[in-house]
Amino acid sequence: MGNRTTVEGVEVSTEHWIAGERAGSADVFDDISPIDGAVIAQVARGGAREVDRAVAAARSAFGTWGQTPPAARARVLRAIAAGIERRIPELAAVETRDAGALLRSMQRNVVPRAAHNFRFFAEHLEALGAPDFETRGHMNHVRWEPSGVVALITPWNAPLMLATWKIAPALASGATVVLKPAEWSPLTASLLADIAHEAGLPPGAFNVVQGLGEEAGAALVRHPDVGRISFTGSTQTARLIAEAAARNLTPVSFELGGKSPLLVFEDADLDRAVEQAVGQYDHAGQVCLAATRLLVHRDVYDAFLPRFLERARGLHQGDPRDPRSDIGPQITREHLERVDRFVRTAREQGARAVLGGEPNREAGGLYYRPTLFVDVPPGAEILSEEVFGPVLTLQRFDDEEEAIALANGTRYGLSAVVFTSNRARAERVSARLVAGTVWVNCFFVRDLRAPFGGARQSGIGREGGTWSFDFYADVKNVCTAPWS
Ligand SMILES: NC(=O)C1=CN([C@@H]2O[C@H](COP(=O)(O)OP(=O)(O)OC[C@H]3O[C@@H](n4cnc5c(N)ncnc54)[C@H](O)[C@@H]3O)[C@@H](O)[C@H]2O)C=CC1
Ligand SMILES: O=C(O)/C=C/C=C(\O)C(=O)O
Repeated sequence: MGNRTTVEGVEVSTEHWIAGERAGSADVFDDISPIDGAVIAQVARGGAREVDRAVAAARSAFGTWGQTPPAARARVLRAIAAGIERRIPELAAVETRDAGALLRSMQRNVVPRAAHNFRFFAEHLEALGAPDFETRGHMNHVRWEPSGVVALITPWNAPLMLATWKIAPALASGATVVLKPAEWSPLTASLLADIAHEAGLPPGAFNVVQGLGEEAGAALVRHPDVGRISFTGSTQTARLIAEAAARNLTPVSFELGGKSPLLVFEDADLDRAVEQAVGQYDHAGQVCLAATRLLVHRDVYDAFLPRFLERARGLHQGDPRDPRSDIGPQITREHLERVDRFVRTAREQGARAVLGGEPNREAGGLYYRPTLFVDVPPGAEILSEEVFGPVLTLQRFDDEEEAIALANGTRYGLSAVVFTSNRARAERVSARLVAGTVWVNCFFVRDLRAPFGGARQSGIGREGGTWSFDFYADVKNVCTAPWS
């Protein structure tokens, strides 16, 4: 396949992007499409050598990018947004082939959101500021100074969107970037490098080192010249990164896994609740925010379940490029087997699958049927461990206290969803839920000014709006005595 490959008619470099140039490695790894198991690319397999070069390039570029005035940085970010928008069809097609997300959702929502990430942080940069405040005649003025080189490590499930969610604020803050994309879906990062280059981002301000987590990823997070690490991925990997970061005291921002609850109270609009509950199967459950524990009040449980099943049985599973498909494949065979292990254990522990519960062989090799478990015994693994597949559980509750106790009963705290028509209850319950984000009578409504992240083992820190600048920049207070 050489150092370029053609995916869905789009030419993509399979090399790293370092100092504004393509660079190969002696080794490669296979990039396999979840749609049909085909090897679609052989991608450069970087390690410490490539990471050293990329970090050195980013350090050198920081000299100019960090000094570039905010308005000029914002101009480049907007040009990147425009470049992404011009290439929506190509980016969507490549990412669908690479990561298995629905093509229509990539075209309509996900790739446009990647562009929005750049445009939003350009705007936020220009508006960034805090009111000055006085201390005994002294004036305090807060500044966000460019901090240096940031390392970004991103997962496979929404590669372009989650990478740009970090790259945009990092660049906006004046930092320079080394990105290590996930090895299971590495291709759109390469296209993004082309777009950023065409948009006028100086060489070295954005670098991509391809490779495996335990090689390139590990080398990057232990690098002494990295000033920030932002990671989205599993809680397990976060522990390894935290250990490496501790050696250099590098600040980290972690967006991790979840096992979020969706609460349906007896006064909820059931149609709306059912629709959003079935929506948790989107992207075949490979969404960190997915509210995979459905908690339904006893009085509406018997009405909820048949409606849920009817809607869920109507979902069409198949090739994510087919406009009829609602649910695509799992990312890899290894991941599908992991999902299936969770399902088998749930059965062994006494849970009853009333939907799915097995791979969908008719759809293809890596497709897993949307699954719902009921009668799950307390303490069953399926109630506490993140599956990251299309597997939901349904539990009854009697009252608010029990709903909150069940909702908060995991080591995670990423998000929570509440359906009720009672505003006072919505406020009461939202206040007591342990979650970085609570959605009331809705799901996945995102405003990029909002803080985003998780409580407990779902993360460390928050990104979004000013929170992103607080992390990527060096925040400084200048306190000036009264001028005589
Ligand atoms: N909170 C959030 O916003 C999100 C969280 N996630 C979480 O991510 C997980 C799924 O993503 P995966 O890619 O499987 O996670 P993962 O933790 O296996 O991998 C994520 C990234 O870390 C890299 N990596 C692996 N080992 C590393 C090491 N020792 N040092 C440095 N980097 C290393 C991988 O190459 C990849 O780029 C799920 O748990 C999910 O909940 C996913 C999306 C969003
Ligand atoms: O909206 C965000 O910033 C993050 C969304 C996370 C996902 O889409 C995901 O984990 O799939």
